[in-house]
Amino acid sequence: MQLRSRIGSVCCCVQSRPIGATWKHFTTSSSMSSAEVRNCIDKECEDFLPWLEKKAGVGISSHLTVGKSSYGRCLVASKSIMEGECMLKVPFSVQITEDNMRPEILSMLGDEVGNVTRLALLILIEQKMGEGSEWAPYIRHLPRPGEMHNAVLWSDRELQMVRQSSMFLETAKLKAQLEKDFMHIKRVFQHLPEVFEDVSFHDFIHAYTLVTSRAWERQNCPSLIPFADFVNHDGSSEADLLGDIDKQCSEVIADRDYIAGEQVLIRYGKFSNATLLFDFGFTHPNNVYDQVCIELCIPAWDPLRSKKIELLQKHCTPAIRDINGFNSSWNSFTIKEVRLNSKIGRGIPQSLRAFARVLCSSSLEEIEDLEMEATNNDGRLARLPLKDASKEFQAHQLLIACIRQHIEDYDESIKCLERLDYSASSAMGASLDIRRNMAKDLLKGELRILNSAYIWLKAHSSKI
Ligand SMILES: C[S@@+](CC[C@H](N)C(=O)[O-])C[C@H]1O[C@@H](n2cnc3c(N)ncnc32)[C@H](O)[C@@H]1O
Repeated sequence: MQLRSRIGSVCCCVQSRPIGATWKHFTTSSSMSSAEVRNCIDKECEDFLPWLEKKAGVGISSHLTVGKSSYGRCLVASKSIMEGECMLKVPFSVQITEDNMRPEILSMLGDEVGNVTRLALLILIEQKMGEGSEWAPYIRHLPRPGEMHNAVLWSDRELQMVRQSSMFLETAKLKAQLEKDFMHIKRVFQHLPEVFEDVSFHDFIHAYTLVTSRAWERQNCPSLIPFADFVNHDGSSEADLLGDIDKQCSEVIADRDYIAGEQVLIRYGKFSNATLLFDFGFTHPNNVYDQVCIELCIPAWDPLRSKKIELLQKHCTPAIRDINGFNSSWNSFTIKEVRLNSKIGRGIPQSLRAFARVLCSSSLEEIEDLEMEATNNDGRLARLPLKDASKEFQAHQLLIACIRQHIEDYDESIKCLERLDYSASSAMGASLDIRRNMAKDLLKGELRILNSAYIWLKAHSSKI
């Protein structure tokens, strides 16, 4: 996942976000209840906080302890906590960034790989050092590959389950990027066996996903925050990790009262299931932040194709990176849930409607009219309804047909997932079962958004 904004350099106390994306809201129907984790202390981690506090030379938390939950390790209230209390405070000095890497190694790496990859490499180096690493207790308690489900760890066959979603392509792109990064690192360190010898591509991807799923961004760099990174996500929580530049620490303030034994959760970000799966390796049914990305194309046989592309590229919003970190380009559009009573079709991007109008133009004159209208307005296409109502209707019909096709494809994929036959009793089967459920959450969420857009467009076009 990509780095998102976190700790600003000017503010003294600002919201931090995990690097993966920003872990935020969703309805948590599959969340376990607080009672399930009560008293479930992780004995293996008993020495973790004392080790970190000794290393930091200050207290980090007198309120929390490491527990076990169905989300993996977690933080549990070790005594009653009142809303507004500071639950943990981790000094920057015991946070792990690429600056912890030996300078000669860092300089050998150069700028060819991004900062997530650099931090992943640091994890691998520390792992190789075993008990000799100053971070050994931290490294030892990181989740193992079999416990992680980020999309990039899925096999090609598993990824086929989500081929309808734009996440499929995003994952393929990331895999290709990581292959390049891996080759670069191997080449650079071929004469330094203590750094990279025996590291497989799979080990490297595992380290990469550890960073995306548990690092926060600090001054544009990913930073692993021991102890704080045991906290799990709950979309309905108001708590977040805050970075305090003045006090040189990251802290979490309780957003409500907790009783001893309750799991403490924070909100990672307002992320769709695609982002949660991509960056963190989990999803939730009925995620209120779901969205869907669709792509439109101008057919090769269209005699006005080059004119249309020129017009769209000139007047459409440039490619952006949305809050979920995915890029959108001139012919791909992110749709959010559309409410039927919304008059202005919020959720259906204006650029998508503009694209449909351009696509429906059948003469050079029409294209010139669209261009003139954009120039006379704010430069963007299709700000006003087309004067020719039949053309406006046609553009809506085009979108309706396109979305209907997507709905049918998603329906079919979901049915296939439900029919999928495998043995959930084997280790492979258990993992596939988890991933299949994630694929279902993802596709069902995106289908819900497509249906909402379809209903809105149908209702709207009947009024044209
Ligand atoms: C920052 S770590 C939290 C600690 C982690 N549970 C561990 O065992 O170290 C983030 C990871 O925890 C898990 N996680 C956090 N919140 C979750 C949730 N609401 N549902 C499922 N898994 C969750 C996911 O595996 C995610 O990648």
